[in-house]
Amino acid sequence: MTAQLLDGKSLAKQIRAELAEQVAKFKSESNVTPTLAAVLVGDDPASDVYVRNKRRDCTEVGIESVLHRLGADTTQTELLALIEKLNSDPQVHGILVQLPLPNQIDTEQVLEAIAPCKDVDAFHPENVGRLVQGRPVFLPCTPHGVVELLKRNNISTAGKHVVVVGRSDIVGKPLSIMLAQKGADATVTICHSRTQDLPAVTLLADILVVAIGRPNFITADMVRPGAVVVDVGINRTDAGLVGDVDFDAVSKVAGHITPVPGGVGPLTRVMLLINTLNAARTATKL
Ligand SMILES: Nc1nc(=O)c2c([nH]1)NC[C@@H]1CN(c3ccc(C(=O)N[C@@H](CCC(=O)O)C(=O)O)cc3)C=[N+]21
Repeated sequence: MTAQLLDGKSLAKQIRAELAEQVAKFKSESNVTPTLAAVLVGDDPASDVYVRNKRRDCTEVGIESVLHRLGADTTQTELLALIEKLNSDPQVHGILVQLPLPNQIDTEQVLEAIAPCKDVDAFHPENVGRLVQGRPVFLPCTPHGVVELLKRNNISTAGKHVVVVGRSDIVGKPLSIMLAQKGADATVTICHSRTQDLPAVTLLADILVVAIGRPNFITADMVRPGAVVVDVGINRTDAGLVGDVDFDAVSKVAGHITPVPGGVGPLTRVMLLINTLNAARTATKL
Protein backbone atom coordinates (compact mmCIF):
# COMPACT_ATOMS: atom_id res chain seq x y z
CA MET A 1 0.00 0.00 0.00
CA THR A 2 1.61 3.22 -1.17
CA ALA A 3 -1.49 5.27 -1.94
CA GLN A 4 -2.77 7.82 0.51
CA LEU A 5 -6.21 6.94 1.85
CA LEU A 6 -9.05 9.39 1.20
CA ASP A 7 -10.96 8.88 4.43
CA GLY A 8 -14.61 9.72 3.74
CA LYS A 9 -15.80 8.39 7.06
CA SER A 10 -13.91 10.82 9.27
CA LEU A 11 -14.43 13.69 6.83
CA ALA A 12 -18.18 13.04 6.94
CA LYS A 13 -18.07 13.10 10.74
CA GLN A 14 -16.24 16.43 10.67
CA ILE A 15 -18.76 17.94 8.23
CA ARG A 16 -21.66 16.69 10.35
CA ALA A 17 -20.15 18.53 13.34
CA GLU A 18 -20.03 21.73 11.26
CA LEU A 19 -23.59 21.13 10.10
CA ALA A 20 -24.87 20.56 13.63
CA GLU A 21 -23.77 24.12 14.47
CA GLN A 22 -25.43 25.56 11.36
CA VAL A 23 -28.65 23.66 12.09
CA ALA A 24 -28.69 24.87 15.70
CA LYS A 25 -28.17 28.47 14.56
CA PHE A 26 -30.91 28.17 11.94
CA LYS A 27 -33.32 26.71 14.48
CA SER A 28 -32.74 29.47 17.00
CA GLU A 29 -33.14 32.19 14.36
CA SER A 30 -36.19 30.76 12.63
CA ASN A 31 -37.89 28.59 15.22
CA VAL A 32 -38.14 25.98 12.45
CA THR A 33 -36.78 22.43 12.61
CA PRO A 34 -35.44 21.24 9.24
CA THR A 35 -37.40 18.10 8.41
CA LEU A 36 -36.77 15.26 6.00
CA ALA A 37 -39.54 12.87 4.98
CA ALA A 38 -38.09 9.49 3.99
CA VAL A 39 -40.30 7.18 1.96
CA LEU A 40 -39.43 3.49 2.01
CA VAL A 41 -41.51 1.15 -0.18
CA GLY A 42 -41.27 -2.62 0.25
CA ASP A 43 -38.78 -4.57 2.29
CA ASP A 44 -35.41 -4.57 0.52
CA PRO A 45 -32.95 -5.19 3.38
CA ALA A 46 -30.25 -2.93 1.89
CA SER A 47 -32.71 -0.03 1.55
CA ASP A 48 -33.70 -0.61 5.15
CA VAL A 49 -30.09 -0.16 6.30
CA TYR A 50 -29.56 2.94 4.13
CA VAL A 51 -32.67 4.66 5.39
CA ARG A 52 -31.82 3.81 9.00
CA ASN A 53 -28.32 5.30 8.55
CA LYS A 54 -29.71 8.45 6.92
CA ARG A 55 -32.14 8.94 9.79
CA ARG A 56 -29.36 8.44 12.35
CA ASP A 57 -27.33 11.12 10.56
CA CYS A 58 -30.32 13.48 10.74
CA THR A 59 -30.65 12.96 14.48
CA GLU A 60 -26.93 13.61 14.95
CA VAL A 61 -27.11 17.08 13.35
CA GLY A 62 -30.53 18.09 14.69
CA ILE A 63 -32.60 17.50 11.56
CA GLU A 64 -35.96 15.83 12.11
CA SER A 65 -36.67 12.77 10.00
CA VAL A 66 -40.09 11.21 9.49
CA LEU A 67 -40.23 7.73 8.02
CA HIS A 68 -43.12 6.69 5.76
CA ARG A 69 -43.05 2.96 5.33
CA LEU A 70 -45.25 1.47 2.61
CA GLY A 71 -45.84 -2.21 1.80
CA ALA A 72 -44.28 -4.05 -1.15
CA ASP A 73 -47.72 -4.15 -2.83
CA THR A 74 -48.20 -0.35 -2.75
CA THR A 75 -49.81 0.99 -5.92
CA GLN A 76 -48.61 3.92 -8.01
CA THR A 77 -51.71 5.87 -7.00
CA GLU A 78 -51.08 5.32 -3.29
CA LEU A 79 -47.44 6.40 -3.55
CA LEU A 80 -48.33 9.49 -5.61
CA ALA A 81 -50.98 10.39 -3.03
CA LEU A 82 -48.38 10.27 -0.24
CA ILE A 83 -45.97 12.45 -2.23
CA GLU A 84 -48.75 14.95 -2.89
CA LYS A 85 -49.44 15.09 0.83
CA LEU A 86 -45.73 15.65 1.63
CA ASN A 87 -45.45 18.28 -1.12
CA SER A 88 -48.18 20.36 0.48
CA ASP A 89 -47.08 19.84 4.09
CA PRO A 90 -45.27 23.03 5.18
CA GLN A 91 -43.53 21.13 8.01
CA VAL A 92 -41.72 18.93 5.46
CA HIS A 93 -38.69 20.53 3.77
CA GLY A 94 -37.10 17.56 2.02
CA ILE A 95 -38.56 14.39 0.48
CA LEU A 96 -36.46 11.30 -0.15
CA VAL A 97 -38.01 8.33 -1.94
CA GLN A 98 -35.53 5.51 -1.44
CA LEU A 99 -34.60 3.65 -4.64
CA PRO A 100 -35.00 1.07 -6.03
CA LEU A 101 -38.81 1.00 -6.01
CA PRO A 102 -40.81 -2.22 -6.55
CA ASN A 103 -41.50 -3.26 -10.16
CA GLN A 104 -45.14 -2.15 -10.29
CA ILE A 105 -44.03 1.44 -9.61
CA ASP A 106 -43.09 3.85 -12.42
CA THR A 107 -39.98 5.40 -10.84
CA GLU A 108 -39.69 8.29 -13.29
CA GLN A 109 -43.25 9.40 -12.68
CA VAL A 110 -42.73 9.23 -8.92
CA LEU A 111 -39.53 11.29 -8.99
CA GLU A 112 -41.23 13.88 -11.20
CA ALA A 113 -44.09 14.16 -8.71
CA ILE A 114 -41.77 15.43 -5.95
CA ALA A 115 -41.92 19.22 -5.64
CA PRO A 116 -38.58 20.44 -7.05
CA CYS A 117 -38.05 22.68 -4.00
CA LYS A 118 -38.21 19.58 -1.74
CA ASP A 119 -36.22 17.31 -4.05
CA VAL A 120 -33.17 16.82 -1.81
CA ASP A 121 -31.86 13.98 -4.02
CA ALA A 122 -31.90 16.38 -7.02
CA PHE A 123 -33.40 13.64 -9.21
CA HIS A 124 -36.29 15.75 -10.60
CA PRO A 125 -35.79 16.78 -14.27
CA GLU A 126 -36.06 20.44 -13.24
CA ASN A 127 -33.14 20.05 -10.86
CA VAL A 128 -31.15 18.00 -13.38
CA GLY A 129 -31.78 20.74 -15.95
CA ARG A 130 -30.72 23.45 -13.51
CA LEU A 131 -27.52 21.51 -12.76
CA VAL A 132 -26.69 21.23 -16.46
CA GLN A 133 -27.24 24.96 -16.89
CA GLY A 134 -24.93 25.70 -13.97
CA ARG A 135 -27.58 27.24 -11.69
CA PRO A 136 -28.46 24.40 -9.34
CA VAL A 137 -30.69 24.66 -6.29
CA PHE A 138 -29.71 21.20 -5.01
CA LEU A 139 -26.65 19.21 -6.02
CA PRO A 140 -27.07 15.44 -6.38
CA CYS A 141 -25.69 13.78 -3.24
CA THR A 142 -23.15 11.27 -4.54
CA PRO A 143 -21.53 13.54 -7.17
CA HIS A 144 -21.44 16.35 -4.61
CA GLY A 145 -19.83 13.95 -2.14
CA VAL A 146 -17.10 13.09 -4.65
CA VAL A 147 -16.41 16.77 -5.40
CA GLU A 148 -16.27 17.64 -1.69
CA LEU A 149 -14.00 14.68 -0.90
CA LEU A 150 -11.49 15.91 -3.49
CA LYS A 151 -11.79 19.55 -2.42
CA ARG A 152 -11.30 18.87 1.29
CA ASN A 153 -8.22 16.74 0.54
CA ASN A 154 -6.72 19.61 -1.46
CA ILE A 155 -6.95 17.70 -4.73
CA SER A 156 -7.61 20.26 -7.42
CA THR A 157 -9.51 19.22 -10.55
CA ALA A 158 -8.67 22.35 -12.57
CA GLY A 159 -7.10 21.42 -15.88
CA LYS A 160 -6.87 17.76 -14.85
CA HIS A 161 -8.02 14.86 -16.94
CA VAL A 162 -10.83 13.17 -15.02
CA VAL A 163 -12.01 9.85 -16.42
CA VAL A 164 -15.46 8.85 -15.17
CA VAL A 165 -16.35 5.20 -15.68
CA GLY A 166 -20.15 4.84 -15.66
CA ARG A 167 -22.89 7.01 -17.17
CA SER A 168 -25.78 6.53 -14.73
CA ASP A 169 -28.34 9.27 -14.12
CA ILE A 170 -27.45 9.39 -10.42
CA VAL A 171 -23.65 9.36 -10.52
CA GLY A 172 -21.66 9.27 -13.77
CA LYS A 173 -23.73 11.67 -15.84
CA PRO A 174 -24.24 14.47 -13.28
CA LEU A 175 -20.70 14.12 -11.89
CA SER A 176 -19.16 14.48 -15.35
CA ILE A 177 -21.13 17.66 -15.92
CA MET A 178 -20.22 19.12 -12.53
CA LEU A 179 -16.50 18.45 -13.01
CA ALA A 180 -16.44 20.01 -16.47
CA GLN A 181 -18.17 23.20 -15.31
CA LYS A 182 -16.49 26.49 -14.43
CA GLY A 183 -15.00 26.28 -10.96
CA ALA A 184 -14.15 22.58 -11.21
CA ASP A 185 -12.58 23.08 -14.66
CA ALA A 186 -11.62 19.48 -15.37
CA THR A 187 -11.26 17.86 -18.76
CA VAL A 188 -13.74 15.01 -18.52
CA THR A 189 -13.96 11.72 -20.38
CA ILE A 190 -16.98 9.48 -19.80
CA CYS A 191 -16.50 5.73 -20.30
CA HIS A 192 -19.14 3.00 -20.27
CA SER A 193 -19.82 -0.61 -21.17
CA ARG A 194 -19.37 0.07 -24.90
CA THR A 195 -16.06 1.93 -24.58
CA GLN A 196 -13.36 0.36 -26.76
CA ASP A 197 -10.08 -0.40 -25.03
CA LEU A 198 -11.12 0.92 -21.62
CA PRO A 199 -7.65 0.48 -20.04
CA ALA A 200 -6.13 2.74 -22.70
CA VAL A 201 -8.53 5.49 -21.57
CA THR A 202 -8.36 4.96 -17.80
CA LEU A 203 -4.55 5.01 -18.00
CA LEU A 204 -4.80 8.64 -19.15
CA ALA A 205 -6.63 9.70 -15.98
CA ASP A 206 -5.14 12.06 -13.44
CA ILE A 207 -8.30 11.34 -11.46
CA LEU A 208 -10.24 8.13 -12.07
CA VAL A 209 -13.82 7.90 -10.78
CA VAL A 210 -15.59 4.56 -11.03
CA ALA A 211 -19.36 4.10 -10.62
CA ILE A 212 -20.50 0.97 -12.44
CA GLY A 213 -21.50 -1.54 -9.75
CA ARG A 214 -19.10 -4.35 -10.71
CA PRO A 215 -16.99 -5.71 -7.87
CA ASN A 216 -13.21 -5.25 -8.25
CA PHE A 217 -13.58 -4.28 -11.93
CA ILE A 218 -10.70 -1.77 -12.04
CA THR A 219 -7.36 -3.57 -11.82
CA ALA A 220 -3.86 -2.18 -11.22
CA ASP A 221 -2.90 -2.29 -14.91
CA MET A 222 -5.72 0.20 -15.66
CA VAL A 223 -4.38 2.91 -13.35
CA ARG A 224 -1.59 5.38 -14.05
CA PRO A 225 1.00 5.39 -11.23
CA GLY A 226 0.21 8.25 -8.86
CA ALA A 227 -3.37 8.77 -10.07
CA VAL A 228 -6.23 9.65 -7.71
CA VAL A 229 -8.77 6.81 -7.63
CA VAL A 230 -12.32 7.42 -6.38
CA ASP A 231 -14.44 4.29 -5.98
CA VAL A 232 -18.18 4.94 -5.91
CA GLY A 233 -19.15 1.25 -6.13
CA ILE A 234 -21.00 -0.47 -3.31
CA ASN A 235 -21.20 -4.20 -4.04
CA ARG A 236 -22.36 -6.79 -1.55
CA THR A 237 -20.40 -9.99 -2.16
CA ASP A 238 -19.70 -13.16 -0.17
CA ALA A 239 -16.47 -11.45 0.85
CA GLY A 240 -18.48 -8.52 2.24
CA LEU A 241 -18.89 -4.96 0.95
CA VAL A 242 -16.48 -4.20 -1.92
CA GLY A 243 -16.10 -1.38 -4.40
CA ASP A 244 -15.66 -1.33 -8.18
CA VAL A 245 -11.88 -1.06 -7.70
CA ASP A 246 -9.56 -3.93 -6.77
CA PHE A 247 -8.40 -2.02 -3.71
CA ASP A 248 -5.47 -4.21 -2.65
CA ALA A 249 -3.80 -4.13 -6.07
CA VAL A 250 -4.71 -0.58 -7.12
CA SER A 251 -3.60 0.95 -3.81
CA LYS A 252 -0.06 -0.16 -4.70
CA VAL A 253 0.02 2.07 -7.81
CA ALA A 254 -2.40 4.93 -7.07
CA GLY A 255 -1.35 8.18 -5.38
CA HIS A 256 -4.66 8.50 -3.51
CA ILE A 257 -7.53 6.06 -3.17
CA THR A 258 -10.93 5.88 -1.45
CA PRO A 259 -11.75 2.76 0.56
CA VAL A 260 -15.09 0.93 0.43
CA PRO A 261 -16.67 1.14 2.90
CA GLY A 262 -15.59 4.45 4.42
CA GLY A 263 -15.03 6.43 1.21
CA VAL A 264 -17.71 8.16 -0.86
CA GLY A 265 -20.74 6.54 0.85
CA PRO A 266 -20.61 8.50 4.12
CA LEU A 267 -20.24 11.78 2.16
CA THR A 268 -23.29 10.96 0.03
CA ARG A 269 -25.29 10.88 3.23
CA VAL A 270 -23.84 14.18 4.46
CA MET A 271 -24.86 15.93 1.24
CA LEU A 272 -28.45 14.87 1.86
CA LEU A 273 -28.30 16.67 5.22
CA ILE A 274 -26.89 19.81 3.57
CA ASN A 275 -29.67 19.77 0.98
CA THR A 276 -32.32 19.35 3.67
CA LEU A 277 -30.98 22.31 5.66
CA ASN A 278 -30.90 24.39 2.47
CA ALA A 279 -34.46 23.36 1.60
CA ALA A 280 -35.57 24.52 5.06
CA ARG A 281 -33.65 27.80 4.64
CA THR A 282 -35.30 28.48 1.30
CA ALA A 283 -38.76 27.63 2.62
CA THR A 284 -38.18 29.96 5.58
CA LYS A 285 -36.32 32.63 3.55
CA LEU A 286 -33.32 32.53 5.95
N1 LIG B 1 -33.46 8.15 -3.29
C1 LIG B 1 -32.27 7.60 -3.12
N2 LIG B 1 -31.21 8.39 -2.84
C2 LIG B 1 -29.98 7.85 -2.66
O1 LIG B 1 -29.00 8.59 -2.41
C3 LIG B 1 -29.81 6.45 -2.76
C4 LIG B 1 -30.95 5.67 -3.05
N3 LIG B 1 -32.15 6.27 -3.24
N4 LIG B 1 -30.84 4.33 -3.16
C5 LIG B 1 -29.61 3.63 -2.91
C6 LIG B 1 -28.40 4.49 -3.17
C7 LIG B 1 -27.16 4.01 -2.47
N5 LIG B 1 -26.78 5.08 -1.56
C8 LIG B 1 -25.79 4.97 -0.59
C9 LIG B 1 -25.57 5.96 0.34
C10 LIG B 1 -24.65 5.80 1.37
C11 LIG B 1 -23.92 4.64 1.47
C12 LIG B 1 -22.98 4.47 2.61
O2 LIG B 1 -23.03 5.18 3.57
N6 LIG B 1 -22.11 3.46 2.56
C13 LIG B 1 -21.22 3.11 3.65
C14 LIG B 1 -21.44 1.68 4.08
C15 LIG B 1 -22.84 1.37 4.47
C16 LIG B 1 -23.13 -0.11 4.31
O3 LIG B 1 -22.61 -0.89 5.12
O4 LIG B 1 -23.89 -0.46 3.39
C17 LIG B 1 -19.78 3.28 3.19
O5 LIG B 1 -19.56 3.21 1.98
O6 LIG B 1 -18.93 3.40 4.03
C18 LIG B 1 -24.10 3.65 0.55
C19 LIG B 1 -25.03 3.82 -0.49
C20 LIG B 1 -27.68 6.07 -1.65
N7 LIG B 1 -28.62 5.81 -2.57
